[in-house]
Amino acid sequence: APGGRPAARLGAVSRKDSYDITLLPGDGIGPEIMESAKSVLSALCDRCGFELNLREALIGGAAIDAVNDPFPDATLEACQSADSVLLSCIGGYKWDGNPRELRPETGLLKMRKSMGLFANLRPAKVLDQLIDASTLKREVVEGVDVMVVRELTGDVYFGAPKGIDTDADGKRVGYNNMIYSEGEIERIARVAGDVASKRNGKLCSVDKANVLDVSQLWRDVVTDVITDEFPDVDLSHMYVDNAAMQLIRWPKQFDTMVTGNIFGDILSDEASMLVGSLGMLPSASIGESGPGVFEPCHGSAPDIAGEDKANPLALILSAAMMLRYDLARGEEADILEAAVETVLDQGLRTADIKQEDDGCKLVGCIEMGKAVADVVAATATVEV
Ligand SMILES: NC(=O)c1ccc[n+]([C@@H]2O[C@H](COP(=O)([O-])OP(=O)(O)OC[C@H]3O[C@@H](n4cnc5c(N)ncnc54)[C@H](O)[C@@H]3O)[C@@H](O)[C@H]2O)c1
Ligand SMILES: CC(C)[C@H](C(=O)O)[C@@H](O)C(=O)O
Ligand SMILES: [Mg+2]
Repeated sequence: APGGRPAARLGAVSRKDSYDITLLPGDGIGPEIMESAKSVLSALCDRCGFELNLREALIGGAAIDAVNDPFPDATLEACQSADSVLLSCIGGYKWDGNPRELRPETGLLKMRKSMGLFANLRPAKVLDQLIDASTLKREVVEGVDVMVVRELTGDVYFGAPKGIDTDADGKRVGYNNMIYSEGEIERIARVAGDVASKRNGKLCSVDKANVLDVSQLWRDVVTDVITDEFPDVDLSHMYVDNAAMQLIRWPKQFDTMVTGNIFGDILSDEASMLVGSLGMLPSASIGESGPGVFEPCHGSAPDIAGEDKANPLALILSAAMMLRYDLARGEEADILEAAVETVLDQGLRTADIKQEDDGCKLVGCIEMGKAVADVVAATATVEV
């Protein structure tokens, strides 16, 4: 577990008996995994004696279809007025040909930006039960526990100008702009320093400072913040191409990694294969104040949507991060994470983490969720 809430976060909710939670089921496998997460949360509330008032709002393709806007104002309002937000995933082939402002992904980026969610924590912790689900050798992945701190509201994702124009020869030119301001780098460096100091004190900052000016600024500012404010944190720097290789070669050299938006997007999907599946990787998107959004790292998996094949555990583990970071319910988060391990111990596997001849039982999304809920119902009162 990543320990307490990062210090950069000021506006977290204190422990209460009843919380307002906005659920964003989104697209593809989103609604299925949300049903599983809801059954688990309901079991947790019953056993631990607190209430979650759940309400659903539209985002992504579902919102485009309903109101022609991938992140409607009503959804922003439902998110900002809640104690916390749980999001499944967005996107799908159906909307891929839409103009940019009517793409599901635009809605997700608008949500992150308008809610000020500049820090995205993506833990990749290898569970013993799933070591053989990784495509890498057992000795490489056993015991891996990496936290990727990804900046989430800057970089080439948001830099202007951007677009597709035509040059003097009538040929098209596409461009985006990789921009980071000093202030943006300082605040993510602070979150990373704080996270690293609550883990084992090792922080690796990943950039491309050998080529990009924006990365040189990143390196300089991260160095200043960590040296001045986190003297006990052991900071190193690595170029992103090498980091991609080192993550596969010997991931145990890493503890906390901090990087920009696009490098973090790519490296966190890569880290999911250490754990065994993208379907296992949760995340927390948080800002200085206000509710966070807790979202798996994976997308809407259109290739398996609607078939009851999706792994709901990344969303369930995201709900555990929500309990820990936003709701001051660390014990309940522990119960949820322990229940996930218990169902894996029981030998239940969705298709993405099932190996041939592993002696485990192949289950669907609904059965996996129900199994976690049953474990929560059976164990929670004993542990609280
Ligand atoms: N945060 C998000 O909502 C988010 C993240 C990534 C991609 N997307 C969107 O999702 C759509 C599909 O993108 P993609 O295919 O590149 O990435 P993806 O993450 O949806 O899927 C990649 C692969 O992983 C598998 N997978 C992902 N989650 C799984 C789960 N929970 N259980 C089992 N298998 C799982 C998929 O079946 C697929 O084979 C696109 O529209 C993309 O923009 C959204
Ligand atoms: C869908 C896309 C905009 C998103 C991102 O790039 O941030 C996704 O890949 C993620 O990792 O959450
Ligand atoms: Mg991604």
